[in-house]
Amino acid sequence: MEKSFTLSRLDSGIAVLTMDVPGETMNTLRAEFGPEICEMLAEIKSDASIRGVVIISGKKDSFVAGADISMLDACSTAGDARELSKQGHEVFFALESLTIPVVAAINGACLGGGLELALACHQRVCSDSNKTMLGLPEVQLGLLPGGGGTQRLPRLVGIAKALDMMLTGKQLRPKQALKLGLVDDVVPESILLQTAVEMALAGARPAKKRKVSLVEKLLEGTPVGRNIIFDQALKQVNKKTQGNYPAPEKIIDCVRQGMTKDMVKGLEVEAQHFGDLVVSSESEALRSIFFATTDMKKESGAGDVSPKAVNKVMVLGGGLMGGGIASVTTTKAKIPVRVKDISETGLSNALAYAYKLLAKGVKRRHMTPAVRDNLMALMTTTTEYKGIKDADMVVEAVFEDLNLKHQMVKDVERECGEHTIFASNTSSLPIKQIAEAAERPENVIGLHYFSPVEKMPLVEVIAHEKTSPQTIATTVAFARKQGKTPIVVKDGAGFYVNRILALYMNEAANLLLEGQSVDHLDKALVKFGFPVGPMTLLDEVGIDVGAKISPILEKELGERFKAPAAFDKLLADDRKGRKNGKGFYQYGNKAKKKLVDESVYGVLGLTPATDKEPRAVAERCVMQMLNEAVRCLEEGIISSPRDGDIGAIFGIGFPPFLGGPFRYMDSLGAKHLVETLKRYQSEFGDRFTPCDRLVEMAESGAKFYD
Ligand SMILES: C[C@@H](O)CC(=O)SCCNC(=O)CCNC(=O)[C@H](O)C(C)(C)COP(=O)(O)OP(=O)(O)OC[C@H]1O[C@@H](n2cnc3c(N)ncnc32)[C@H](O)[C@@H]1OP(=O)(O)O
Repeated sequence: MEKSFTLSRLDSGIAVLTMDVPGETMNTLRAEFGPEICEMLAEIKSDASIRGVVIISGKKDSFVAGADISMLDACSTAGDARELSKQGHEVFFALESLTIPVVAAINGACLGGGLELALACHQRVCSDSNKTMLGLPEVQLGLLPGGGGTQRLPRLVGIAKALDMMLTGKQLRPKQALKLGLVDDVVPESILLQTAVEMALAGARPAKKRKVSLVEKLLEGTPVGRNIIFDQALKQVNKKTQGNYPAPEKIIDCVRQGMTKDMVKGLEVEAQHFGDLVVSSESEALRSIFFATTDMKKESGAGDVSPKAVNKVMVLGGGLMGGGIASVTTTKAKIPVRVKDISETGLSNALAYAYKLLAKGVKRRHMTPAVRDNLMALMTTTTEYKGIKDADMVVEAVFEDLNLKHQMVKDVERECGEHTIFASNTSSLPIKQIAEAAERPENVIGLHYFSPVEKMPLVEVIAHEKTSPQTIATTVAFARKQGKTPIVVKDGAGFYVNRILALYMNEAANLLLEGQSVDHLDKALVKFGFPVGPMTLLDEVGIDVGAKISPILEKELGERFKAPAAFDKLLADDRKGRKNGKGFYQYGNKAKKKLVDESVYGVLGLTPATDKEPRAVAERCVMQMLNEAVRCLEEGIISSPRDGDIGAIFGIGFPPFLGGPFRYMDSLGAKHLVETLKRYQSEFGDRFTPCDRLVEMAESGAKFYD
């Protein structure tokens, strides 16, 4: 087997241990490396001429990306995973116990087990590259740092800061890592190895005394204080996870046990919890999302067709969506954008949107003011069709008015090049209808973003029958440059995400009209695992937007999409939601707690009844979403269960710990789903009729994933 580690001796007496896993773009840690590393350590210990060790990666722009997640997938029992953790503990302890200085030279991704490897070294120096990130993201995979991170990190940077890193999985940039005391120095990549060698030669200095505030001394220096930190952390975690994610609590327990008793106990608890988490359904679901998104990055969206370059973009409409689209195009894709709006107000909104995003980056020291100004300079504005002859792509983000979009198609074909792609951000209109106005329909495509654009990772790329493969591939590549996760969906009203969301929201409205209170509905779906409840979501998106989309979906997709009468009454009372400060909730009051606007019940002629069991409330809404998701697969709106899962998770926050609607349905089983839908059908009507595909699967026992 080709070696993953090489040891080279410098004249200075420093040994450089280079990790470079053959055939991989990233170094990851595997159990099979254990004997190789121990062999290297034995060689180092037996060679008296070696005065120190530097550990460095042979990969460009990455140190070690953590344990090999595929290796974790291969664990069939908690015991298997526990043994992996214990092996890691032994190897890292042997490294840490070397009597000569060991320095980690970090450039690029240093994550998970990779950072745990670096923490077992006596000192750490990293490059100032923007590729260098340090973190323990295991919690995002439903895991915890199983290579000693729960014990070494708090002892290095303090309990509170270590918990913050491990409970959020945040990745630190070099300067942040230096300030935290995670690394001892930050240098240009060109002198990284040289600096690490000098550090090793200088001998392992005692870790720099971190600046410890009085509050930290009081809190972390006493058992009572430490318990306050742990109890507070537990409270915050439970509020955020609603008990749906086991890893955070276990992370807190590892740190508590290790800092209360000793590191040996802490490592024992870490291995135990790590093993249990690796085989948990939540972690299996979260790991599947990682692999799904990694696989998707390799897909062009149009087979072997290569994308064309997009060097200049025009955005039509400087409103909320247009401003967001223009902003991510300049700040993320770093592509020049020309924003056109009929009013200067719209143009200033787009500029302000971009500036606000960039100002945040400067405030967080992610960029310098000069970088901010250079990126701002990429955005220009106009109220005319000027300076866009060379635009490679035009993204329209105007009102959902077909005639207006037709006019824009004609304008763009007149004013731009024959190659220019016309991408519509429509949220519901079939792209085929928009393309009816085009002389070059092959250049027309849907590119549906979700609000807020800079935060929501998903975009739907919607191809109509005449859209060319090159247009698809170019649009997918453009979205990826904006930092988005694109799924290619088939043309049809509501596409995928809004289509499954609409029925979910309608069922919540039905429950409201049956007398369930607004906040009870929201709490039930948040408890189920959604980031916000349906009533809050409607207020945020806009009740008027929902009311506009519903009739389009009903006309195109059928009776089951008929929205309950609630919307009309709310709009008659000028309730649009947050946008006009009047919706299901109160706005503008200074109260910290979000309060229901009780007057909404009067508008709907309702008196809230006794609230149903939250799980039953959630099930009715979710069943609607699941059934429609299967219909979308059946009709080819989505090309795979994987895309359906990623679309629902990244587009509407479907609970990630369930793996997405299709993995969740596999866990429930088609038979159970059909029985439940039929029960609801008999009680609430034909909108719950199980789709044909589910009925077939119930009979055959088939699953969406083999
Ligand atoms: C011991 C315990 O503490 C347990 C752990 O360490 S759990 C693992 C913790 N680490 C992570 O969660 C990091 C996961 N990886 C990433 O976040 C990203 O890959 C990256 C930020 C490191 C790099 O991102 P990017 O530049 O976009 O590259 P890709 O994501 O496309 O990845 C390139 C290839 O590397 C493979 N890969 C990356 N990390 C891992 C990993 N931890 N395990 C297995 N494979 C990994 C990825 O699948 C890509 O492989 P391909 O063959 O090139 O498709």
